[in-house]
Amino acid sequence: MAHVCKVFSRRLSTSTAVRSAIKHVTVIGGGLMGSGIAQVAAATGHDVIMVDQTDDILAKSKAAIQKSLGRVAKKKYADDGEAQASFVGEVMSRISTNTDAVAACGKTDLVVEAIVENLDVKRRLFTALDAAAEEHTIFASNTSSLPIKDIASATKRQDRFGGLHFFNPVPMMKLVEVVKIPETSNETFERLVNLGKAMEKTTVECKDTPGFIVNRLLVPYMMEAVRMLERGDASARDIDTAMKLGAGYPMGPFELADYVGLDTTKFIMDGWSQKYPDIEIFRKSDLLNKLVAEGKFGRKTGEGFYKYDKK
Ligand SMILES: CC(=O)CC(=O)SCCNC(=O)CCNC(=O)[C@H](O)C(C)(C)COP(=O)(O)OP(=O)(O)OC[C@H]1O[C@@H](n2cnc3c(N)ncnc32)[C@H](O)[C@@H]1OP(=O)(O)O
Ligand SMILES: NC(=O)C1=CN([C@@H]2O[C@H](COP(=O)(O)OP(=O)(O)OC[C@H]3O[C@@H](n4cnc5c(N)ncnc54)[C@H](O)[C@@H]3O)[C@@H](O)[C@H]2O)C=CC1
Repeated sequence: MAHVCKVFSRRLSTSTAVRSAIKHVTVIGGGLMGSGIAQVAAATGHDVIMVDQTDDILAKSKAAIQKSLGRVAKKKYADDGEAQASFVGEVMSRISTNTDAVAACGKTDLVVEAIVENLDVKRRLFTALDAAAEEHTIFASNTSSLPIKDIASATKRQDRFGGLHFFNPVPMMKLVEVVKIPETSNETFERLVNLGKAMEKTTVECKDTPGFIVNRLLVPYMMEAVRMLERGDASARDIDTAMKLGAGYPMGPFELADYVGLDTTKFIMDGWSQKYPDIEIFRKSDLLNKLVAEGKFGRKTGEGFYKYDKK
């Protein structure tokens, strides 16, 4: 009887958990990606807390979300200014902000981390959150390039840990890579996939390999373009034009690198070149390093490979 009860209760708890969808999402990091993830989660009916280091940063994140929502609303409710304003207001009302990550994850179904691409910083954050979050809370990282396993091992909930890798700009890009480590339970994986779908994205299943699917192909391609420029084979403009008109990419590799952020691209390359010194396409680039050292991070700082109007 005890055995039957145990099996029954295990089944019940599993099916209850699977049925209970993720309703409340805490997004840590309100930068390019975190603000996009918070926006789309709220626009698809989730209650969201967005966390960053200061109120100033959070105010900027909210302004970015409001602006992006305005663009979405214009398409959704063309010629109906009132409906546009009410859509933006309603979505914004589902997003609250906090500078205390630990306090913000006390009562949430999912934590999505989108902070700086640095393993030690991410691990420190998750160790602190692990002690504060409820048992059922799932943790996910939006890392571009770090092994999910190396982040998850900072917690005692590796069965409730996975990768949830969104693409920039989150409101426009339709893909989410859902990354499984061997410890990720099927239930957790299913809930992450269901969240991706609830956020109106297409999901693909990825193993915990460097760059998962997209970045394993895309980042070496961008870096090959940088090397082509370093060799003096072609100008950045011509390489961008060639890849847009000759290969159908919406942005050329330099426009894209500036869009992603040269700091983030450098973090990715530093990690890979250190970990896989024998893989030629993971080699670092002097030009990329120089731009980052000069504070030229791309669009977000007003200059990268190109110059941008600061808004
Ligand atoms: C590093 C990683 O880990 C992973 C990554 O993310 S890698 C990067 C992946 N991202 C990409 O490859 C992006 C490639 N670029 C693109 O797809 C497109 O250039 C783009 C969608 C970003 C912009 O499109 P565009 O045609 O060049 O510019 P633009 O005309 O301004 O925008 C097109 C539409 O997108 C909308 N849009 C663009 N950015 C938006 C945003 N942040 N929020 C809301 N809407 C947005 C615009 O409102 C516009 O809508 P309409 O067509 O209805 O007018
Ligand atoms: N930029 C891109 O195109 C993509 C980036 N990613 C990944 O998403 C993550 C975030 O990248 P971006 O949004 O581009 O970076 P970003 O630099 O725009 O934003 C990072 C934000 O995290 C905040 N932050 C840093 N440490 C924090 C902490 N301990 N607690 C709370 N907030 C903290 C920063 O203040 C900043 O606002 C990285 O892991 C990156 O690799 C994933 C997909 C695409």
